[in-house]
Amino acid sequence: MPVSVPTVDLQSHRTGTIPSVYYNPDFVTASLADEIIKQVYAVPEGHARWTVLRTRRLQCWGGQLQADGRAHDPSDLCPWLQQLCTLLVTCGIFPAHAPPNHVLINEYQPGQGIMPHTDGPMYYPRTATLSLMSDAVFKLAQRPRSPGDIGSVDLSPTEALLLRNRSLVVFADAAYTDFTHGIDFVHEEAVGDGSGGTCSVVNGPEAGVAEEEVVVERALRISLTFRHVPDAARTGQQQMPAPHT
Ligand SMILES: O=C(O)CCC(=O)C(=O)O
Ligand SMILES: [Fe+2]
Repeated sequence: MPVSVPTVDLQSHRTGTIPSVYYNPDFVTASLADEIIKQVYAVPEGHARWTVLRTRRLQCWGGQLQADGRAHDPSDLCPWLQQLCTLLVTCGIFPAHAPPNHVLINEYQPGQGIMPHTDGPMYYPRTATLSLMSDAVFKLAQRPRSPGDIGSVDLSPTEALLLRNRSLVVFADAAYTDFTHGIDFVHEEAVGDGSGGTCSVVNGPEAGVAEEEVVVERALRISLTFRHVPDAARTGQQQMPAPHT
């Protein structure tokens, strides 16, 4: 798969007020997107690489992270995904000392989503997610630090971003550790100025949302989530985060 993208000046893609959240529209060309989609669906339905959950299905590449903190096959990345991981370093999204080496490919039917969660301490605190085939609203909320926070801290979504087809969202550092992220389980969502039940997004101009309200209809969506598992996690020195649905 011939892959290349220009160097990305991540700072120029900062969005919203939460530090270390970046949105890059049109990160991949339509033809590279088509190629990636073809590769994802080259894994047939029913193949062991697909894990079917109640709320979505997913492919895990780079080793199934075990409850005791080990990834049993850290070199388990197919060549085309390895190429994309390398590209995320060469274009400046990941540092060379922490290259992506673990990829989750999620597939959502319209109406499906992912509950608010953090990606957990197993990974270097940086996640890059490529959205394909459908737009979706991605919501970040303050993470409860202790059970006592529940009820006393405002955990309602702090910021929302519209993730367009072919865009890349990156969140790192405090945005990774101190905020949850999730996608609502809906068939459509109204993006606007926050009034009349619309959801206001922080990346409206970059995502091509003008002043007027836009109704985002969910189609079948896949996302590729790239992360780095440090060596310590592979040797079992850290705990697996609670699984999320
Ligand atoms: O599909 C997405 O954009 C989010 C996926 C995600 O948060 C995850 O796999 O941890
Ligand atoms: Fe996540």
